[in-house]
Amino acid sequence: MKPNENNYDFIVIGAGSAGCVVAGRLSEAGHSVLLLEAGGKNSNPWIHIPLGYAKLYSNPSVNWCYESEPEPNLNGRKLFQPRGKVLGGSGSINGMIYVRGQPEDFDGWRDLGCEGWGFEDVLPFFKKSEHQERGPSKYHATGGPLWISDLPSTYELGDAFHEASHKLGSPYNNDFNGETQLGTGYVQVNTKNGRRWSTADAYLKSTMGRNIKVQTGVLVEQIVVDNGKVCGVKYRDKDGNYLVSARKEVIVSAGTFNSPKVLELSGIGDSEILKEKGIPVTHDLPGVGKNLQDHFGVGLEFKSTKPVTVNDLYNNIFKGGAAMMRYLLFKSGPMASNGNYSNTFITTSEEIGRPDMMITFMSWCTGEDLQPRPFSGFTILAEHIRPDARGSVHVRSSDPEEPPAISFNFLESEADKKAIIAGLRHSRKISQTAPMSDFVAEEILPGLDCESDEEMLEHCRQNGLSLLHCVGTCKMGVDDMAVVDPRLRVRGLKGLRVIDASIMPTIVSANTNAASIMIGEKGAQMIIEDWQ
Ligand SMILES: Cc1cc2nc3c(=O)[nH]c(=O)nc-3n(C[C@H](O)[C@H](O)[C@H](O)COP(=O)(O)OP(=O)(O)OC[C@H]3O[C@@H](n4cnc5c(N)ncnc54)[C@H](O)[C@@H]3O)c2cc1C
Repeated sequence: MKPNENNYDFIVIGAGSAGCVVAGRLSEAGHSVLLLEAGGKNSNPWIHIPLGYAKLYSNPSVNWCYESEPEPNLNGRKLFQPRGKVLGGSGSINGMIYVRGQPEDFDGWRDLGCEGWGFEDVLPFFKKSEHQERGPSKYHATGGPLWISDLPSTYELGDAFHEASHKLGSPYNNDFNGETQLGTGYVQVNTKNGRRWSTADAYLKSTMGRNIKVQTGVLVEQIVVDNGKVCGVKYRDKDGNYLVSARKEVIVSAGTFNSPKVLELSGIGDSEILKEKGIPVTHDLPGVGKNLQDHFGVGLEFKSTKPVTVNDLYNNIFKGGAAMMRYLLFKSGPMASNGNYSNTFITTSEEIGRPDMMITFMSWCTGEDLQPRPFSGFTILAEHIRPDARGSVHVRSSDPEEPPAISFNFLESEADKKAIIAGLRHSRKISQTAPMSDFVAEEILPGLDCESDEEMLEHCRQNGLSLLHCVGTCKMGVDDMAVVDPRLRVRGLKGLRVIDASIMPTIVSANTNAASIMIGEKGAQMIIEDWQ
């Protein structure tokens, strides 16, 4: 083990959506920061072209490419789990959709005892990060490092989806982060001038990144604890093993799968599980790796009457080439969009009282590997955004190279089954309502003979997906299962925080990147206050 002779105030583990924010803000406040990232630099050109994210979905050069354990209620299927392993983390390989969540989500955190995390408390941190292309308003701000842009153009299938949804009762909504999330409309995305704008772009490249030493290609193996105080980390790169110390704190921002993994490898976790894996217990913290939550989704796939889908760009070299040329010359056209144009947020049952289903229009239909099918096609995806399902992430052994064991337990509760069936039925209704129906040549999956609740459920078991919005495995709270307190300090240890998607006690009713970035902003602010 070689000592890394340099000394830093803070060490941040993981340069993902949240980690880059934390490192950037700490450095801006004058602290020296070492940012350790297992992946490489974000130089793959597909990272920067919005539609290119399909090329990253299962690309191990930028992606951890995990998979879940067999899911008991999904016919024993293992669910593929991409996660960014590159500067910018999952925010460098994601769909770029920017939706924050509903005020009730954050008020719910506050009501669980997380003081300072209600909607009115977190809104300033969403705004602090934001540069809203449309200009400032009650819910939006300009001047922040993170660009939030409209898609460069509307799209005839997207328009048709909105109109059909509207006929079925959804109000038009041009801002899912405004007064209400309910309704139908285009999404906004994290792009700047037609290029992806991850937190690595937003927070590391500006003057904010001046005091940060970024090291890529280093796998953090353990946090070093001395007498209840965290003093450094052990990591390895291709040349060897190192020990580096932090003068002030270590911050774990390795994401929902790897933050609990790094804690467990360090002997911080449920002592029973650690003993079983042969890891000496440093600090018994039973909640580590529990409480995994994600959105559950399942699509209806259609053959399109018009060859204007992403499948056509992929299957026709001339169309694909023309789209790429248009993108390179003008930063517009389908390559400048993420292909997931539109959302309709609905409430599947009156008692629920606020949207619990996000129905997404996707301008492609593919297998689970994201390879487009060989014809014009699109997908309408029903996504249950507040499922009851709770899973876990734990180390399999003391070997840092071994992927963690991930279980979701989707479709366990009757409420989850009821909601997803309602979401599928509404998605089908949209497809059968003009003008969306004008574009439907055929529902190919599951097909119109899939009708009864039981048949719909079987479609879910056979084709249902984790929507890659995993959170909750180092949950914030004040109960015995909380891993961090509301200031994101690991309970019972000094000098250690977790700041990333894993701290969400309950999942937000939206894609999770915006909330992860807000957590980075708020977490950094709390550290700065605590070291004033
Ligand atoms: C394919 C995909 C599509 C998605 N689409 C959207 C979307 O359109 N909109 C949206 O809002 N959300 C989306 N999400 C979810 C969103 O991107 C995540 O919620 C968010 O990025 C989580 O941020 P994080 O900081 O918690 O983790 P991450 O961004 O995953 O960052 C963790 C970082 O830590 C590094 N790391 C892990 N372990 C170690 C270690 N031991 N040593 C050193 N470094 C380590 C990782 O390599 C990674 O860079 C998507 C996710 C995926 C995977």
